[in-house]
Amino acid sequence: SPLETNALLTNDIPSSKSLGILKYEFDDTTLSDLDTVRASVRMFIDLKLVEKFRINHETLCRWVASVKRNYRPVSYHNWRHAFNVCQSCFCMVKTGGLDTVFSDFEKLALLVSCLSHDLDHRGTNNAFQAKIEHPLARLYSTSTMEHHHYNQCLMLLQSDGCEILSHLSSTEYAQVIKLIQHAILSTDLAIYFKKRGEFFNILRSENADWKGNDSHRELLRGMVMTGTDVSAITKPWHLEFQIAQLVAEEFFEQGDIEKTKLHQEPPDMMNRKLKHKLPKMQIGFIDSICLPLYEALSDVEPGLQPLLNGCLDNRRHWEEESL
Ligand SMILES: CCCCn1ccc(=O)c2c(N)nc(-c3ccccc3)cc21
Repeated sequence: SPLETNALLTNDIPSSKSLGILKYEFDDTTLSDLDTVRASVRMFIDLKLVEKFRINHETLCRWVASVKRNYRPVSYHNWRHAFNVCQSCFCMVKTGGLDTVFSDFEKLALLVSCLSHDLDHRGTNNAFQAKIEHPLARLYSTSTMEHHHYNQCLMLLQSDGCEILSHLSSTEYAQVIKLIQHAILSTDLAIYFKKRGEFFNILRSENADWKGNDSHRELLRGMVMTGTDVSAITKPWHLEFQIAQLVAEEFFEQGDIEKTKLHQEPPDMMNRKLKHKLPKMQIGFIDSICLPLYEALSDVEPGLQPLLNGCLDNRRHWEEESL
């Protein structure tokens, strides 16, 4: 909105230090909505992306504000989730040490992808789109929502006054867009499960070549996207516990629709009647999805270890909750 963009432009963008965005334990609830937009702009500045790709400041502010406006007010998959995912990526790069691994193009693609990766999410998953025969499921039969999020991302990058990539050559633009498509599609957990075996094998075989091998780098970017997407599981316990309630609420709302409208029994994690099983379900999610990933990412870059430690800490807390 012009008002929001204007407010952004008149005041300076606070430093990363003052915003607290260089910390793994960052808590977005300390920031107002306007400050989350300022913090997003700050991340592009501090990764030197504004400088390297000559991104117009006003255009960047307007693009971030329009991305924020294209998230729906659902319980979990809202703007705050996208912002937190972007801050996690920024932290993994700046604090975790990945800034010596990724190129400027990759950092640009990763930040744009993190902020855009769940655009226009309705609070329901891919299986649900298929169940209700949503037009999106006909349009994209696999990774249904992720294709839609990518499409929305492209649309915003090309919207008037939001063309942050306008100073890239057409070849560079095509290159970054390809990286963005791969990064956003990688946030489908089905893709993570399909690809993670290869990633773990490269690490075990000890011939990982993150700097020279393009397919290794692509795998790593995809794994980093999943690592940022579920990074709420690594946050200090009281923050993670709060977020788990938001995730559960969104899942249970889908389950309510499946029960009342589709007359189907929802999966356990979406069944409000099984709310007491949340601790066990969280432990299952941590063991099956999160721990293997954060262990592998810690192998790639020791600076990412705090994510693994945070996740292990929360597993212990969920164990206590389940007693
Ligand atoms: C009701 C939760 C059951 C556990 N669960 C089952 C399957 C899932 O896919 C997911 C998911 N994608 N995210 C979370 C989650 C992420 C951050 C913080 C707290 C939780 C949980 C989860």
